Amino acid sequence: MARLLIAASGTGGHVFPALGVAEKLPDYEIQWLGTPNRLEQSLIGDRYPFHSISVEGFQTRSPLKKLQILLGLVNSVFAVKKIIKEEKIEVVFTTGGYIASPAILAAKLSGIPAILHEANYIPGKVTKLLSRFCNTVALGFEGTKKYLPNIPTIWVSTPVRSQFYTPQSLDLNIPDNVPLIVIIGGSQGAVSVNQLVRNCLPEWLKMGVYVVHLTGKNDPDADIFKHPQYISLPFYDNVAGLLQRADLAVSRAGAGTLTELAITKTPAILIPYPFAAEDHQSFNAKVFVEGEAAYCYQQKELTEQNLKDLVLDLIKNPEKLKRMSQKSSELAVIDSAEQLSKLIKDAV
Ligand SMILES: CC(=O)N[C@H]1[C@@H](OP(=O)(O)OP(=O)(O)OC[C@H]2O[C@@H](n3ccc(=O)[nH]c3=O)[C@H](O)[C@@H]2O)O[C@H](CO)[C@@H](O)[C@@H]1O
Repeated sequence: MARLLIAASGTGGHVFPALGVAEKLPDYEIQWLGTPNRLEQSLIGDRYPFHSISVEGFQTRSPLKKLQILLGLVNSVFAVKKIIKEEKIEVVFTTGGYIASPAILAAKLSGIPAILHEANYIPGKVTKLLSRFCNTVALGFEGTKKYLPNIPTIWVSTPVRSQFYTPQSLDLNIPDNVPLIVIIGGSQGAVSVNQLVRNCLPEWLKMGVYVVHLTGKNDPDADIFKHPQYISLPFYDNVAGLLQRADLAVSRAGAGTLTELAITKTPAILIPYPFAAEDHQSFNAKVFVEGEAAYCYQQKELTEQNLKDLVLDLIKNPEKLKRMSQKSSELAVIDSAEQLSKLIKDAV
């Protein structure tokens, strides 16, 4: 059995695509590299042996702090190199972010292949800097290639968990024949979107729609609004079932969620996270707007009235939603996880 180290950490957008790939490699002995107290620890649970290292980004102005972070990175590289040696790892797969730096550098120093998946349209800093040390960089968006000249890239879209491919039942007590709107702010929720949505709810609910609102765990007002047609959850494991049932999503534009919207053919109103690095969520969203699968509004320009009206207009026009749904499905790549698992196998 070949031995694979997966380095994926921090947010659902990094961990879930890696899980989607892991599910396609039942004949591999997989170990996970993550950081302490982040999402991956609870998500991975005891599914895979878990190695934890500390990593930090370089976004500080203090030269002393930068030096400390650099020393920390050097330590992490050697810690991962030790794991690779002791566990006889043959290939490293990473979905980018801070954890990818020590993973890619340690793979290079150990003489084993590294495969990197970059989910966002604008590649992150680590991808730009360290792609040259990877055997292949797999891309979530076709247009990203132009940002990585001279790097062997292949467009595979972004993998999703296997439950997105089979019908999932919902345990949320929503009648069959009512329109359902899902609000999803990425894996951590989006407090400003939550606030905007709560102000729109009374009018939407009056129309008979149901709303499932995934608020994230950090919204102090998450429990304020109560209504029999409104379900608010800090985090929900069955996003697959929810999007399969939804008529419309109001969402941030993280690459993972966008891919899931396409796979489940869900029309969407996108509100990119304004502080994402290099505004990458707006670029992700643009692909869905140009594909006529979604509307996109910048948070600063979207008023309560606009959002209220747009949702009501779409809910009253099932034909419009149906067309967006069709267009959304045209953006889906259904064998992304298989393609990535094959790249990993070929590298070994
Ligand atoms: C603020 C920020 O920089 N976020 C980035 C982060 O986002 P983040 O992790 O928020 O983003 P994504 O939208 O890519 O993925 C969220 C994932 O969490 C899952 N989910 C969400 C809520 C819930 O209750 N249950 C659940 O399972 C979704 O189904 C999805 O699989 O990584 C993405 C992929 O690199 C980037 O595109 C995003 O820009």
